[in-house]
Amino acid sequence: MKKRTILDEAQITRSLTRISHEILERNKGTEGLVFLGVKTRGEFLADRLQKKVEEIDGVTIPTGTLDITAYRDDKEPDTDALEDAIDIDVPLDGRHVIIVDDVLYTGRTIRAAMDAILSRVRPSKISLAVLIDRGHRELPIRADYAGKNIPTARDEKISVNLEEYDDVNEVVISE
Ligand SMILES: O=P(O)(O)OC[C@H]1O[C@H](OP(=O)(O)OP(=O)(O)O)[C@H](O)[C@@H]1O
Ligand SMILES: O=c1cc[nH]c(=O)[nH]1
Repeated sequence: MKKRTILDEAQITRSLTRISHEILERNKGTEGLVFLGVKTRGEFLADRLQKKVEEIDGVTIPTGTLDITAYRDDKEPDTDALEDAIDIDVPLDGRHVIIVDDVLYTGRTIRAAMDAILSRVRPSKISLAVLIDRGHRELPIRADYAGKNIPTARDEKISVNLEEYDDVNEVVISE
């Protein structure tokens, strides 16, 4: 299997810094914003964005997690898992929720994430921030904030490795 590094640690950091600036610019600050990181690695990216925005603007955006396992379209939903899908300690009604994930591919994960959110709360807006957009969408979903667009073949795989979970910061494509 051939592997190639697409982003190294410094490039991941720069991408997240740029996304943080874009979020602040487009939303004219942080009012009403909430980050929800899709488990597993979206959680750590959301935490990193929260810290970056804090460094830039001095404001801590409420940040939580989203476990979409129970909302996947290839599984029978399990009631407890549906209940526990969102973990955040502020109400989401009327807020602008920014979903954060590592890779956007078919869009099915994000469809499930929106389903999990909208089945229980009514945010004023939902946006999407991803580190990598690799194309091949199967649903009408796009990223509002993307670290890098990478044209890929369907049989390639993008692996986002983050220190918090994988002990290394890198994005690798394997074919
Ligand atoms: O747009 P999609 O086609 O839904 O693909 C994107 C999703 O795929 C990956 O998760 P995966 O299901 O591989 O689980 P993981 O997060 O545990 O790696 C990735 O973390 C995204 O959440
Ligand atoms: O290449 C891919 C496709 C979906 N999700 C990933 O994390 N990588």
